[in-house]
Amino acid sequence: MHGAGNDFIVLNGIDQDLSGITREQWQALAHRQFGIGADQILLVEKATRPDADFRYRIFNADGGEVEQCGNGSRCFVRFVLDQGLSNKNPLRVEVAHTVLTLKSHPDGQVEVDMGAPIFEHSHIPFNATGLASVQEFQETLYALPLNYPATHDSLVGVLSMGNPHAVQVVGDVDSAPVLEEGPEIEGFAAFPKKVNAGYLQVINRNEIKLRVFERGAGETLACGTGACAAVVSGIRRGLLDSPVKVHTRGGDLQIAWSGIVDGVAQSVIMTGPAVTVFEGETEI
Ligand SMILES: N[C@H](CCC[C@H](N)C(=O)O)C(=O)O
Repeated sequence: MHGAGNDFIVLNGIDQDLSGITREQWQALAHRQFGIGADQILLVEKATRPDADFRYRIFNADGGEVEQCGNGSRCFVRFVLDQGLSNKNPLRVEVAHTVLTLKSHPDGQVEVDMGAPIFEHSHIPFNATGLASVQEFQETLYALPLNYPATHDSLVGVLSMGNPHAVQVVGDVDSAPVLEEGPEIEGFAAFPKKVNAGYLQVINRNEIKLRVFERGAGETLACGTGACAAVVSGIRRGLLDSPVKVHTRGGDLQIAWSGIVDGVAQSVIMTGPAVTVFEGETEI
């Protein structure tokens, strides 16, 4: 399956117990030559909480389990509906530390309440100790000077959508050194659990282009949580107004965020495609 070109293997863990799959086996399944191939693998399971219909777990191509996946949440809905596992709409799905609400639209688009962005350092996690000109994160965006070549002078936003993101504004995403610099940011010492590195180009106040070097997967054609993080960063920096159309290399996503109201960060609403490419069986 794919959501704007970000591709997934989605496994049915409802009818079979797949909880024993090892990191090496996840890596093997995701391998594009020796396995099936995917940016991430989604494991659909029975819910463990009363306020959710299902649970799903997310594994990057490097085999590591992660907290959140925007494009994956839409593909989860498509899988559940295609497989006849439920006909509820909206669906509520439990991921890592939260429950998402997902609505299927008649045109095939899926709308996801991705929850509120998280700015507290310890919850990202982000260890700002020793970084120059560190501002209190909740009030202002970081301008983190990066000791990289002068292609960019700073990161504009560090936040979590359940998973960590570091976003910067560039003049032209197509010439940005995503493949060279992305891995360095991914492993930047200030991020104890690593980070997804986003590069956004402002087209106008309601439209951006975005590339993301994803933690544990490399550059993907689209990153849903990355699109959410980029829009939140751009709005907080005064560059964008909600809603924002996000052009990724694999397709377009629509992101809406009403900001921080009475000191409370509001939910980010993401709408985008979810496509089944093929289905089959495999030995693990
Ligand atoms: N690489 C991400 C997980 C997948 C997120 C992305 N595929 C999305 O659509 O949000 C991470 O390690 O946090």
